[in-house]
Amino acid sequence: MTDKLKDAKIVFVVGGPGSGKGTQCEKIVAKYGYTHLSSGDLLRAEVASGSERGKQLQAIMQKGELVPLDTVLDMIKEAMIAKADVSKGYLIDGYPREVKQGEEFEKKIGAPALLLYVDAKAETMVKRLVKRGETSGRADDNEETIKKRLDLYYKATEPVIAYYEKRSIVRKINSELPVDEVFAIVEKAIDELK
Ligand SMILES: Nc1ncnc2c1ncn2[C@@H]1O[C@H](COP(=O)(O)OP(=O)(O)O)[C@@H](O)[C@H]1O
Ligand SMILES: Nc1ncnc2c1ncn2[C@H]1C[C@H](O)[C@@H](COP(=O)(O)OP(=O)(O)O)O1
Ligand SMILES: [Mg+2]
Repeated sequence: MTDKLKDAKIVFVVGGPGSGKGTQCEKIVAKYGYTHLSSGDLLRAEVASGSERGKQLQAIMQKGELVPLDTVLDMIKEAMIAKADVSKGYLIDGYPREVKQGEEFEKKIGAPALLLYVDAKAETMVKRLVKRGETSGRADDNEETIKKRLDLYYKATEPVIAYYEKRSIVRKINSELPVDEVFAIVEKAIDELK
């Protein structure tokens, strides 16, 4: 474990593609001043840099698949350390995508205090992503890739929730509601942490 992060307050934000993780994280940042680290955003920044590694990542993400665990974990850890002196807490958005990612995170960084499970129906997620795709410019917001991302979510990521439920740190958030009503539920979960 990294010494600098040993007392860090860590919140995992887990949910399907388009469930509303990023939307809620933005609101948490505004109210609580947490550091928001989206694994997808970190990866897209690497792609945008035009590096050789970025090119390889882009090919994987375009197919809706998961990039290698070490790549994403190293990026998250680096970004966490960069904020360690000022951070009030960390929102780890889009990670863990599979149980193994959670285990490795805990070995290399630390344990989460809370897992926000942002829950929406598949039908809702598809609708939101198709809409987001009109403006996002994201290579993976198209119907074919959306379907693959959803399948992978149910297969690989849902087991993550069951894994942490055993530790009683999961709070399920109904993300079918309007954004502010969703946030009211999120606030309660965060307030309990203090
Ligand atoms: N509670 C909500 N009600 C309606 N639309 C929402 C809600 N939450 C998010 N959205 C919309 O759904 C899309 C996906 O949200 P986003 O936060 O990017 O999801 P994720 O980060 O989980 O992929 C966005 O266009 C967002 O505006
Ligand atoms: N923890 C992780 N492990 C492996 N690949 C990841 C990852 N987080 C993101 N990716 C890759 C694969 C995803 O299809 C792509 C986009 O991720 P994202 O921005 O978190 O999507 P979304 O918020 O819509 O679920 O980036
Ligand atoms: Mg997101």
